[in-house]
Amino acid sequence: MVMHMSFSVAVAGASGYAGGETLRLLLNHPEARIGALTANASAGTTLGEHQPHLRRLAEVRLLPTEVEHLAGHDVVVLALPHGASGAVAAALAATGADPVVVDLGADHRLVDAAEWAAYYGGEHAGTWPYGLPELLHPGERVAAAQRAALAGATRIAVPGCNVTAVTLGLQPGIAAGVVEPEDLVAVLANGYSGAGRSPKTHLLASEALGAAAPYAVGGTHRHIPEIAQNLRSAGAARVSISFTPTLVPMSRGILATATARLVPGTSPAAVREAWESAYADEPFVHLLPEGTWPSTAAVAGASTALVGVAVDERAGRVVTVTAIDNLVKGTAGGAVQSLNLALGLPETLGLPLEGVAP
Ligand SMILES: NC(=O)C1=CN([C@@H]2O[C@H](COP(=O)(O)OP(=O)(O)OC[C@H]3O[C@@H](n4cnc5c(N)ncnc54)[C@H](OP(=O)(O)O)[C@@H]3O)[C@@H](O)[C@H]2O)C=CC1
Ligand SMILES: CC(=O)N[C@@H](CCC(=O)OP(=O)(O)O)C(=O)O
Repeated sequence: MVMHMSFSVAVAGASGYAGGETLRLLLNHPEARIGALTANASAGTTLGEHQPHLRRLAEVRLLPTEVEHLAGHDVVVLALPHGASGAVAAALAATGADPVVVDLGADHRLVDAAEWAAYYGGEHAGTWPYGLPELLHPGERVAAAQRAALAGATRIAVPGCNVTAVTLGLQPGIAAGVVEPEDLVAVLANGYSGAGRSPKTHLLASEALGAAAPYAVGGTHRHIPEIAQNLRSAGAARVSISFTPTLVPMSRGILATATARLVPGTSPAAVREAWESAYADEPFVHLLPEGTWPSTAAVAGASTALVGVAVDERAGRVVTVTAIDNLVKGTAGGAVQSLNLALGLPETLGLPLEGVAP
């Protein structure tokens, strides 16, 4: 546990999208001192070759992702592919070094090892405090317990970006008991950067530009158990959700449209009140005025989530639309927000509330 305000931080996976965005935020964090930066095949090259927008770190040489380079910092951020961070965290712990470890990957998010095996395969690395401060717990209408769980934490599992968007959209209605937690439907528009920067054939510019195409259709996406886990935390006994992401030609952003059956007899005013009370005091999550809807353009570069909600009375469903920047509130911003809580710093320190436009 870091007892002083200023902290040194190493970033593993610094050449990737999530690592790069974390560094952009840490460069503007008044208490962060950036230390070792590591990568895999890119080790030996400079950060500037991968992240030309991070001018102050352009000459820093990337080290291999080995514990000897990560130990000795107050904080270690792991921005590595699934399955890699569990092993690095375990090796780091085995050295006796005890930094605050923030995992941007999935390895430590799920509580149920059987769900890890079913959706990711291989051995489950364990469960860490979950880095979504706004997550509601049973009986809560305003998030407090998750912040308490993160205060002083030395391990943080940062949520998946799609999970953040869908959870923030739906959880107020579940916590307030105004929507049914079964028969949920979520359809998302996702920017390319969510897939990381390693080459992928479905992201060839010649084929992806100008196209919208679904992926992980039919209940196969690995974020489904994580969404269900969060909505159970918000008070649902049993969750069922149909989840379909769609790749659209934008580099950043998620627009998540999530709908739920209205509990019969619930008034539109009671629905509105559930979302209003959940997010009235949240610094990063904003409920939009009735009849207005978010756009990914309004959150690009910001650590904010914009949420719209309406009742479709003919369909008997509540419709929510949530916009986030997958790399900011969906990853690096959520990580720094949770890290601030863990270190006892103001939750919003160093985080962008305003984005870039157009
Ligand atoms: N992109 C996003 O919007 C989000 C990403 N995340 C998570 O963040 C993590 C990183 O994703 P992202 O940045 O998109 O991916 P990228 O492919 O852009 O970056 C991956 C990084 O990990 C390094 N790396 C690859 N393989 C290994 C390995 N075996 N051991 C050590 N380092 C390795 C790469 O280094 P090198 O350059 O040397 O190959 C690179 O620095 C993932 O777990 C992802 O799920 C979470 C939420 C959203
Ligand atoms: C466009 C795209 O492929 N997006 C990714 C985002 C995943 C992500 O970043 O979250 P994890 O940390 O769980 O991998 C996807 O939907 O799988």
